[in-house]
Amino acid sequence: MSDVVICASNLCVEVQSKKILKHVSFTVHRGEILALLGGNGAGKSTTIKTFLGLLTPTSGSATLAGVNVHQSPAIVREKVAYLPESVMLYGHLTAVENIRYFLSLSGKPKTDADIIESLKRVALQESAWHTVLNGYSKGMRQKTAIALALLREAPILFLDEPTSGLDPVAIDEFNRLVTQLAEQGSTILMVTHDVYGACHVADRIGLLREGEIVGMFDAPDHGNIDSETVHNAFIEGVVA
Ligand SMILES: Nc1ncnc2c1ncn2[C@@H]1O[C@H](COP(=O)(O)OP(=O)(O)OP(=O)(O)O)[C@@H](O)[C@H]1O
Repeated sequence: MSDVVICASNLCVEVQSKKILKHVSFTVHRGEILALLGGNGAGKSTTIKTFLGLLTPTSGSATLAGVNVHQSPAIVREKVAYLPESVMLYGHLTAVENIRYFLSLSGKPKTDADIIESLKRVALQESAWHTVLNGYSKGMRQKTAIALALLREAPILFLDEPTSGLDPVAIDEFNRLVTQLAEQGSTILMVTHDVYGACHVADRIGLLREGEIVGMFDAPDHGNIDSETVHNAFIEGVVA
């Protein structure tokens, strides 16, 4: 299909002779949010690392917009914004300074007015724009990282456990923002072990267990997947 943006095709990954991903296949279409849900050690981070080109598959392929990331690694820098579980920004710089610095590194400088516009869009409170990040909460750091991702205009977002450690208000704000980004055409792959968060925000959920996709769930009205069904499958090993 022409609007497939992220595609894992029979992806197998081994680390130190251990099979971590076993024939993982999924697609994410433009404007869609796919959550890969799995317990500790299921292979969630390995999937993201493979798509970032940090791990090489033993077989199968990982493609972004039809381009194999291991054959043409530049595609990752061009198209992807990645939010790791712990956002890596400089604590001694302000939000504006951090963003200005990282945009200059990526060769896509923006004006301070653009940066402020983006911080407004992610609803980072004005009092924090020129405050060093050392005093920030996790939610505030995350908003700064998302503002940076927006300014990089990356059409693909990878989110690793994006809501872990956030309070319910911050989770709600985060989910709303991610939904908005998808509605505007971003394609989003998130990995998480939060059943209810995934059901709330994702269009589809892939259940990952011991390196295999063992279930795929979706909802006709998007972002409203039946959490009890997914919870039962997660806990009891019931495959949809
Ligand atoms: N560098 C490595 N060397 C050996 N085994 C590894 C390595 N990296 C990951 N693994 C193993 O691969 C499996 C999947 O790890 P991965 O980090 O992808 O899981 P995860 O689903 O992200 O888990 P978590 O929720 O705990 O972060 C685990 O069993 C882990 O022990």
